[in-house]
Amino acid sequence: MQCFRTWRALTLSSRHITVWWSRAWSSAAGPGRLDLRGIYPPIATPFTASEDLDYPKLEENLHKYAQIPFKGLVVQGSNGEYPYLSEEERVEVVKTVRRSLPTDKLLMAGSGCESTRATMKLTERMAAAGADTALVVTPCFFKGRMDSRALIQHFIKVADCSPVPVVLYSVPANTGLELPLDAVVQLSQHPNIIGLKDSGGDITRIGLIVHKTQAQDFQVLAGSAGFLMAAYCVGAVGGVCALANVLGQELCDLERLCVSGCWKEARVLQQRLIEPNTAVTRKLGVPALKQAMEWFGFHGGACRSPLQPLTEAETQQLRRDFSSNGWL
Ligand SMILES: O=C(O)C(=O)C[C@H](O)C(=O)O
Repeated sequence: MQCFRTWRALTLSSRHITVWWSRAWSSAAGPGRLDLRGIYPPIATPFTASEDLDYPKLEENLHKYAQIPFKGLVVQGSNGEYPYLSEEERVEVVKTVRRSLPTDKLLMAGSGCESTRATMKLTERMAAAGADTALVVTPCFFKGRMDSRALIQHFIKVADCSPVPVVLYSVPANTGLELPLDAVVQLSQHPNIIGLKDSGGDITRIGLIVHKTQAQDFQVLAGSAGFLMAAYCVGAVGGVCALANVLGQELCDLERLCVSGCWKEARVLQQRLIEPNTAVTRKLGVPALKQAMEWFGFHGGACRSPLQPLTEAETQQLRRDFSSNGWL
């Protein structure tokens, strides 16, 4: 803990200090906590035909996202294809996003690696590159040994040394493991762990986490658009949703309806978002998200190999999932 405090005092740049403190206070987040409330797209990473990073296309997407009332952007969530980027690329993408992101928007950077040591190092680099907060996914390669004991010590070590607040990331569809409830509750007591992005979609679990972490002002984000309204109902404060890469304004509208208690309208909108969301996540994954981005005027393009483009039949299915809900 001492390490975290000293680190923060010594390493926060003046930009961090000004922006961090100006965003820090809020009734929901509690004093001194970065306020996470709102919607974030976990932005996709555009590649050229030869699978190099395509920075001009990334910047064009960022300019379009600047028109949408997002709370901020997640850089290198699952849909950023972070496991396929080198460490240098991961840091460079965060620097690029930071340069074009308005200072009142949060930059949440994925810094999770398989080892604790590598995660600590990358988290420090992400903070130096301009991240406001680090999103740390559960390590999973040795998932048989990733019990609460291992995961708690992993996240505590990372949070102790992170210059920026840490958000836990549980995404069982990709990692094959869920961050256990008891681990989340214990970790919520760490002063530098401010929230959780839960992509599992189990609403009873999300509600229970909110309930059991109330004393810590711990902020829970829905990790997918299909259960965003339900998550708001049980106390989540926002969402990190792949679908926001495509229907960003609509997800911000849903947030506004939920926050203002317009549940009937929220339900109508939520229902129309479920099928397209499933299509770009569990059903067809990142290649579908990138295809849908093309239809909606963003640069998606191809994924990095071994991810393959959609087949013709999958593309048609994806189109139906958007058009049958009135989006295309
Ligand atoms: O890409 C991410 O990171 C996400 O959180 C996306 C999420 O898995 C979703 O289902 O929207």
